[in-house]
Amino acid sequence: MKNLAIETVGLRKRYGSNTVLDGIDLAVPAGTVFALLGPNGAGKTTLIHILSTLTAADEGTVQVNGYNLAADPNGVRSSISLTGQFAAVDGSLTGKENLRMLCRLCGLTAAQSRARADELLAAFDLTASANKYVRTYSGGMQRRLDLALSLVTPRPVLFLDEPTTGLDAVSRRALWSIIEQLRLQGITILLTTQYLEEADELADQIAVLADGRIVATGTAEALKSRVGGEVIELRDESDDVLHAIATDGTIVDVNRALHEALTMRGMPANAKVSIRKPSMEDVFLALTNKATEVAV
Ligand SMILES: Nc1ncnc2c1ncn2[C@@H]1O[C@H](COP(=O)(O)OP(=O)(O)OP(=O)(O)O)[C@@H](O)[C@H]1O
Repeated sequence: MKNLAIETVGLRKRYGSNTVLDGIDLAVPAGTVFALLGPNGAGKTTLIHILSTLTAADEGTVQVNGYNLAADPNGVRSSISLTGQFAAVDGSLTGKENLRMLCRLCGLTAAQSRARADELLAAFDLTASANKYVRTYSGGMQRRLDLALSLVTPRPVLFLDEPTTGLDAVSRRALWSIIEQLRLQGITILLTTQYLEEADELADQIAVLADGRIVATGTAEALKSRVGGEVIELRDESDDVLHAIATDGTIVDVNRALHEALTMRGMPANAKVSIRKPSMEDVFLALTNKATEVAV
């Protein structure tokens, strides 16, 4: 059996009458990226907070990096880094000052702190802005600095709570590439996201969280294959999707799906037909029963 960096069994959490987590079993192999995918309010942050000792679970067991959370929370704390949805950086300091200050707080000497800060600024492409006040940084730069701060003393397990929420496409890609580099260094990363594309791009394994339960776990490909082989789409002249239907891709089933689509009331005669693989969006909607048809 693979070495597990994170393992939970039967994790439950309630706030009053609201059951936020309802029996979560997770097994995250060391050195992999694991994505927890779920909509607003699914319980992602609550789960990350439990795993990082910030919130107590009502029931269940947690092991992180070999430490049992109930028996040895300090062992867990010494194994993890955490960054949240909002960058926890001091805007009245420069990027370099933020990093050096945290290095000193973590026990590095002044010389070591200077060296480590420079190293991290370079790794996160912030050297050119190192001496600028952080309040002048863009959202993406602040998030990169936040991640750099969480890596001042490298830990084997990194929790990223919606690391790219609110970032533009370019900053998101830049952060993805940093996360991939961290994975290559052997760090286990558990990230939460509402973006299907992000889970698809980064994660070795994805768990779909809906209403406090994991409704599916697997690779992006395995999850997509649960929806069916192909999706038939009908588009109008402006290329907007009018209708989409899942099919297993066989001639018989494609014929059925096309017949269904083409005989729909109001379908324009000049609608264009295309066939594509299911997206993570289709998977998500199918698994969370938010739609009876695939996403359009
Ligand atoms: N401290 C708290 N007290 C009461 N209810 C809470 C508390 N923290 C979270 N909740 C509730 O738990 C549920 C899950 O919240 P959580 O923040 O874990 O979801 P999430 O999946 O991270 O959502 P988002 O994507 O919006 O961050 C929500 O209904 C929320 O209102």
